[in-house]
Amino acid sequence: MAAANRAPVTVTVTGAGGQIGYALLFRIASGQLLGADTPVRLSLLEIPQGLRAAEGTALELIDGAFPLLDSVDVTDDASAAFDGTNVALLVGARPRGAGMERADLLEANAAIFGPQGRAINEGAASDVRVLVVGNPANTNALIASSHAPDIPAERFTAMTRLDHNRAVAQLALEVDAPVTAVDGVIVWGNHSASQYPDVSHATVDGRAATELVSERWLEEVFVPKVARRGAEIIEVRGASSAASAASAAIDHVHDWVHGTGERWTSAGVSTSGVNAAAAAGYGVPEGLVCSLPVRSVDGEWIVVPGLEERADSRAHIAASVAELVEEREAVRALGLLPG
Ligand SMILES: NC(=O)C1=CN([C@@H]2O[C@H](COP(=O)(O)OP(=O)(O)OC[C@H]3O[C@@H](n4cnc5c(N)ncnc54)[C@H](O)[C@@H]3O)[C@@H](O)[C@H]2O)C=CC1
Ligand SMILES: O=C([O-])CC(=O)C(=O)O
Repeated sequence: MAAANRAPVTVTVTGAGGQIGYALLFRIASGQLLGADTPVRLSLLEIPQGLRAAEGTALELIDGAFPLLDSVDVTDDASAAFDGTNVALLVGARPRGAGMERADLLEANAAIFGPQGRAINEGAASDVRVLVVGNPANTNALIASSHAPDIPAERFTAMTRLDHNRAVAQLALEVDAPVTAVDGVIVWGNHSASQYPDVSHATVDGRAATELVSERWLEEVFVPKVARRGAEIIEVRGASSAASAASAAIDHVHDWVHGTGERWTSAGVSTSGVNAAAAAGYGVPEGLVCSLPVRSVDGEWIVVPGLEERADSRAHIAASVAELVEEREAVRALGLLPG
C-alpha cells in the first residue's frame, strides 16, 4: 500500500467505529495529520460492540488506496492498540445528548481513561503524543496522564481547538473578514460551557478586535455562542459535532508536530511540568489540564506567558478553573485518580 521515504508513524485512534472516527481516519490516511511525506500505520481501538463498524471503516480505508497508508489494524485490546504508538487520539467515549452538559458524562466515560493511560504507559513509543477528545476531555486527559507515570504530563493534552476554531470563525463572520485575517484568539479553561473565549489580544488584519466589535456583542453573543456551540450542533444536527471535531483534532496534532511559528492557538495542556509557571501566572494551579494560549515549539506545547488580562477576564478564567478542580475532585472521589 505505502509509498514511503520515511519510516511509518503509528497513529492509534480509539472509538474508531464512531462518528468522529469516520470523519478523522480518512484525513489521517491522506496525510493531513502528519504531512505529505509521512506514511502512517493506523491502529484502531474499539470496544467489542464497535468492532464491526471499525472493521468496515478499515475496509474503506484500504479502498481509498492512500499512498501514505502503510497498514490498518483493528482491535479491542488496548495493549495491542497502543503498542509502539507515536500519536494516540483518544476519541472513544460516549457523546452527550440534548439537555446534557459534558460533565454529565464523567461517570460514564472517566473509567475508560485510566486503563488506556496505563496501556500507553506500558507500550507507547518514547515520543508519544496524546490528544484526548472524548468528553469531558480535560479531566479525561488528566486521568489518562495520572495513570502513565513514566510519560511526561505535557504529552497528554485535551482538545479545545474546536472551541478555538469556533471563536476564530465567529469573530471573522462578525467583522466580515476571512478567518486567515484573525490572530491572537484564546480559549481559556475547560472544554465546557464555563470556557472563556477571549478576543482581548486578538487582531483582525492587524487591528485590535476590541475596536471592531462592541463589548455588548462580545458578552451577549460571542462568548455564549462559542461556549454553547456544541449544544447548538446537537440541537440542530441531532448528533454531536463530528467533522468539525475531527478537523480540530487534525489541526491540534499537525501544529504540535510541525510547530505554530509566532502565532498561538489554544490547547488543553498540563499545568504541571514545563508549563507550571506560565499557568500560575494566569492563576491556574498545578495538577490540571487547562486550555491556555500555546505555541508549539520544537514539538512541545509552550504556554504563552505573561499576557495582561483584564479583571473580568481573570474572573471568567477563575470560574472555569474552579470547575476543572471540581471535576478532578469528583473523579478522585470515584477512585479514578491514583494516589
Ligand atoms: N473535545 C471536543 O471538542 C469534542 C469531543 N467530543 C466527544 O468525543 C467523543 C466521541 O464522539 P463521537 O465519535 O461523536 O461518538 P460516537 O458514539 O459516534 O463514537 C464513539 C465510539 O467510541 C467507542 N468507544 C466507547 N468506549 C470505548 C473504549 N473504551 N475504547 C474504545 N472505543 C470506545 C464506541 O463504541 C463508539 O464507536 C464523545 O465523548 C464526544 O462528546 C465530540 C466533539 C468535540
Ligand atoms: O458538545 C458536545 O457534547 C460535543 C463537543 O464537545 C463539542 O461539540 O464541542
